[in-house]
Amino acid sequence: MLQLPETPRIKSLASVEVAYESCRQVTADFAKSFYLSTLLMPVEKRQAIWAIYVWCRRTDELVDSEAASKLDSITLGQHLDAWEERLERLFAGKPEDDFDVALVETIDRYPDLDIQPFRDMIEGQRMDLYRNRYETFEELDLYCYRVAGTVGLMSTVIMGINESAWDKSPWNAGRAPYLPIKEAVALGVANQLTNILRDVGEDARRGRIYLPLEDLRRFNYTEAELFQGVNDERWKRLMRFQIRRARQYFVEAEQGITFLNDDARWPVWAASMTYSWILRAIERNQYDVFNRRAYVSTKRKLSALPVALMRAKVL
Ligand SMILES: CC(C)=CCC/C(C)=C/CC/C(C)=C/CC/C(C)=C/[C@@H]1[C@@H](COP(=O)(O)OP(=O)(O)O)[C@]1(C)CC/C=C(\C)CC/C=C(\C)CCC=C(C)C
Ligand SMILES: Nc1ncnc2c1ncn2[C@@H]1O[C@H](COP(=O)(O)OP(=O)(O)OP(=O)(O)O)[C@@H](O)[C@H]1O
Ligand SMILES: [Mn+2]
Repeated sequence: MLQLPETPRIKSLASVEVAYESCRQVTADFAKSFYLSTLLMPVEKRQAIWAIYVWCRRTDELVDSEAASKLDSITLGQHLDAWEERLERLFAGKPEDDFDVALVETIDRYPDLDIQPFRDMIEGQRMDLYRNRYETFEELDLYCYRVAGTVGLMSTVIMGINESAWDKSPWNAGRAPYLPIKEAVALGVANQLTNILRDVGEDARRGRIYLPLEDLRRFNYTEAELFQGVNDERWKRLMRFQIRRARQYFVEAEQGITFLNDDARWPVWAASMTYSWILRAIERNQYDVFNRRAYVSTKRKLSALPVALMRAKVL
């Protein structure tokens, strides 16, 4: 059979194995908790999550990095447009660098992976270019879906569903199993809301307020006070309200974990528990998100693992 010569560009790309290894490396360096969670998954799923992680991280860095901070929003918008065109080529099976090789292989392995959440995430990054305030929670919720709920949608396709648990439940009789989409989005939104609460001070220093302005007004707290870092009783009340709302999303998300495949429930429980503990850290810091960064130590993150395993088996 006639063998077509490979084009030089394809030839210079990494093998799939090397490509996944590069994604693993980036994930391990950038996101310790995610990385830890992925180690609890079978190798195929773990590799796919690394490839997706790298794509998401790169998308985020197009607008949120040292290099991006030196560019104007028109240029950044053009970068996002080019990135979106490249995304279309990835879904058409055409990688352009080594990280792409891993994602193209993942898209190939998981045909249910849909391009739309990837597009939506780019749209979320676009929002950061043209707005630095959110009037209502509804507007913030849309932002959170785009930059984080989308990650839930992408990863749920990789993790897959637990069909035997589905079939055993009398409630599901006669219904084809479906992915717990709403809950997956909820975990992304919960994480993003938590992230926003943790980073209030950092964002304020960049002139950004993600907390809905309607909430500030409701608690009689002003933008100027937020920029000054006023941590009084009004602020504490406002923060208690925000924390309660974020926790509702964690609770909603956790109801979907039972429907995930056996080999993915443990990591997702671990992820959900440890990330939600950042909210506790904020409370322990007396809601001072202006000068102190709330965090969960590695030791505490590790302590979640046996509890998460038990929940994965029992719930
Ligand atoms: C455990 C698991 C399977 C994780 C998925 C890992 C993955 C692909 C993560 C991508 C994260 C990423 C780089 C997104 C880009 C946009 C962004 C920065 C979003 C925020 C992440 C935190 O990043 P970080 O704090 O490092 O950012 P800065 O340092 O502030 O720049 C987000 C908060 C989004 C995180 C969202 C998720 C991990 C979604 C979780 C949902 C699931 C795993 C679905 C579970 C399924 C059910 C049914 C509950
Ligand atoms: N257990 C988790 N479950 C779900 N998402 C998580 C979890 N841990 C971290 N994340 C998300 O992944 C991001 C990167 O994780 P990482 O381990 O880097 O923690 P971090 O809180 O961002 O701290 P740092 O950036 O200082 O390492 C987090 O900010 C968070 O949005
Ligand atoms: Mn981080």
